[in-house]
Amino acid sequence: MALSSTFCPRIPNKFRYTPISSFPSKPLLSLSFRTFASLASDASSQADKFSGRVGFLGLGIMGAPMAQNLMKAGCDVTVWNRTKSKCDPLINLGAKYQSSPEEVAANCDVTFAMLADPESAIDVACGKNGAASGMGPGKGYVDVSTVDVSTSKLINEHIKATGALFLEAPVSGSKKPAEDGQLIFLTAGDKSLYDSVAALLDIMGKSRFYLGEVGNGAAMKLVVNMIMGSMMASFSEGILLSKKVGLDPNVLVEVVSQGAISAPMYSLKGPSMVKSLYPTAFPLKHQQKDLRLALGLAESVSQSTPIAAAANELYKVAKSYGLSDEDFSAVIEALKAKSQD
Ligand SMILES: NC(=O)C1=CN([C@@H]2O[C@H](COP(=O)(O)OP(=O)(O)OC[C@H]3O[C@@H](n4cnc5c(N)ncnc54)[C@H](OP(=O)(O)O)[C@@H]3O)[C@@H](O)[C@H]2O)C=CC1
Ligand SMILES: O=CC(=O)O
Repeated sequence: MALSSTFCPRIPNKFRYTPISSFPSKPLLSLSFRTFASLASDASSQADKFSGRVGFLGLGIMGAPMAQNLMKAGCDVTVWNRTKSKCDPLINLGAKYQSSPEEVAANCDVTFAMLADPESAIDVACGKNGAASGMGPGKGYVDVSTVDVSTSKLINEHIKATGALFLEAPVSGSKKPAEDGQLIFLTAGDKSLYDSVAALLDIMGKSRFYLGEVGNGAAMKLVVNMIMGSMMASFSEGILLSKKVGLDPNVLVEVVSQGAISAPMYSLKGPSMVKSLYPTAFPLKHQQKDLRLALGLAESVSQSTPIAAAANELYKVAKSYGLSDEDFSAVIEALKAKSQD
């Protein structure tokens, strides 16, 4: 799979003035001009660049703040969620509501979907009263869920068969980056749709990559999350080992944060892991799903991934202990239980 990528770095909102495409011509002038501008007016100026109606399907941990950021930026947003009550906070903020993905798609120019897994992404896009039934020429569907390559291609086929355009755009970044509009979009599919929704991606994210043909965005996201899942499993082993040999795991977290293996994830999650607290930002069940899908991707090209395979087993054990809806850092609990065997 050849990845031809275009990386469009996001200029921090407070410095944003010109569109990304024309920014390089006079960066210093733009920078100084925008220094004192408010975040709110920056976001609105982004929304002005997309004047159509925006649909949003799936208002979980990620979807709700993403849709809310679009609304804050002045977009005309219509929402749907399987559990209707999750739409209420957004409706109270002024979002429109439709009672099926089909109706959202029929009433919007572009529809985003942020769903749990391949099954739900397919069902919402292609099932009965699914978004595809409401799509047609001139519309666009942007799936930001984390799914596998074949799921994304299947959804692409259904959407394209209606004459509409399709973009896969899974995100890297968790609950807080979603709330702060700091996500990283890994997009692939119709370039013209990518260009049309760029302003919307910039409201929700800090950077966006265009990776070419459908499947490349899904594959990139799975590789990234395969690394992340293995890192968290390894970090968990380190915390437990440090404790067992009489070290203070808080000091370990501090040492790690100052060296070459430092990672925001360790600094953010380490202190609560030491206290056995796992406030959910990225549900453990989704991390295990991503490892499972990444292993499938590796299998499809006969790539050996023994570290990820071992990590996946650990997340499966954690799920069997009822930790599916905890944060994925709760994988450490599976190791604690194992060391008591
Ligand atoms: N949380 C995170 O840090 C990140 C998550 N992701 C990915 O984003 C996606 C969403 O994650 P997140 O928001 O955390 O997950 P949540 O579990 O909070 O939300 C899942 C969403 O999918 C909906 N859903 C689940 N099953 C179905 C179904 N059968 N039919 C219709 N809708 C369904 C849920 O609806 P309902 O409310 O009715 O259950 C909910 O809206 C996942 O693919 C995840 O891997 C990507 C980056 C970061
Ligand atoms: O998919 C999870 C993330 O943090 O990115």
